[in-house]
Amino acid sequence: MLRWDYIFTREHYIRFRANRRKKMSAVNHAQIEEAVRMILEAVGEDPSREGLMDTPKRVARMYEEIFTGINQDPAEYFETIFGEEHEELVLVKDIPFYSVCEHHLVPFFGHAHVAYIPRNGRVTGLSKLARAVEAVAKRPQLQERITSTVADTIMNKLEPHGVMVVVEAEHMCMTMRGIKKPGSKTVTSAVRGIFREDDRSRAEVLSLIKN
Ligand SMILES: Nc1nc2c(ncn2[C@@H]2O[C@H](COP(=O)(O)OP(=O)(O)OP(=O)(O)O)[C@@H](O)[C@H]2O)c(=O)[nH]1
Ligand SMILES: [Zn+2]
Repeated sequence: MLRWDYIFTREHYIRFRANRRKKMSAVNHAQIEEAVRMILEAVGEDPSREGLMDTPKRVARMYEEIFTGINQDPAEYFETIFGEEHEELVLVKDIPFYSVCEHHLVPFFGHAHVAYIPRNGRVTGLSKLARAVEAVAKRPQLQERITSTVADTIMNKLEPHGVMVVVEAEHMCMTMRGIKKPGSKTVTSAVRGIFREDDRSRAEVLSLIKN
């Protein structure tokens, strides 16, 4: 009896959360569904054929998921600060991310490496560096903007000695279409504070990223 109560309670809770998400959703599902139907028609497809019937709904759900960052401010992740007197390098490397190129609306994806040197005990949780990357990546984007937004957010919120962000990514708009150069990688970096002046600190980060 207790077990059934538990299952029903849990199902209720899951449904409640799904409904709340739908209400809070910034994405207009009906509009996306209509647009996808129009695109399918425009490319000469039949949106009512069985395989495509549910596609507009799926695409709307997908956009909601991959564009959650549009309504997120990465600065929010840096409200909690640990008073830890560590004024040495912190690097979280190989943070995988997926984004969407704002020119063609196709994916670009790769890894971000985020380094900073805390000041005045303003140390953040490591996961927050990855959360900031995630929030900034999940929008129609440019790789350069992801790189500089993450760096500037950390610089503003943590006021560290310096920040260095390196992003490596493969752009599907350069591999599956257009110039068609599969395997080509774009590397961008944003360097702030002490990393700008100090070649050795910059070199240390680059060598730690490589190894
Ligand atoms: N700087 C930058 N450019 C990007 C990014 N993602 C895609 N692009 C580029 O955006 C450019 C858009 O160029 P356009 O000439 O307007 O569009 P296009 O005719 O589709 O360009 P091609 O890709 O060269 O066929 C292309 O050169 C893409 O490679 C990015 O994150 N940063
Ligand atoms: Zn593109």
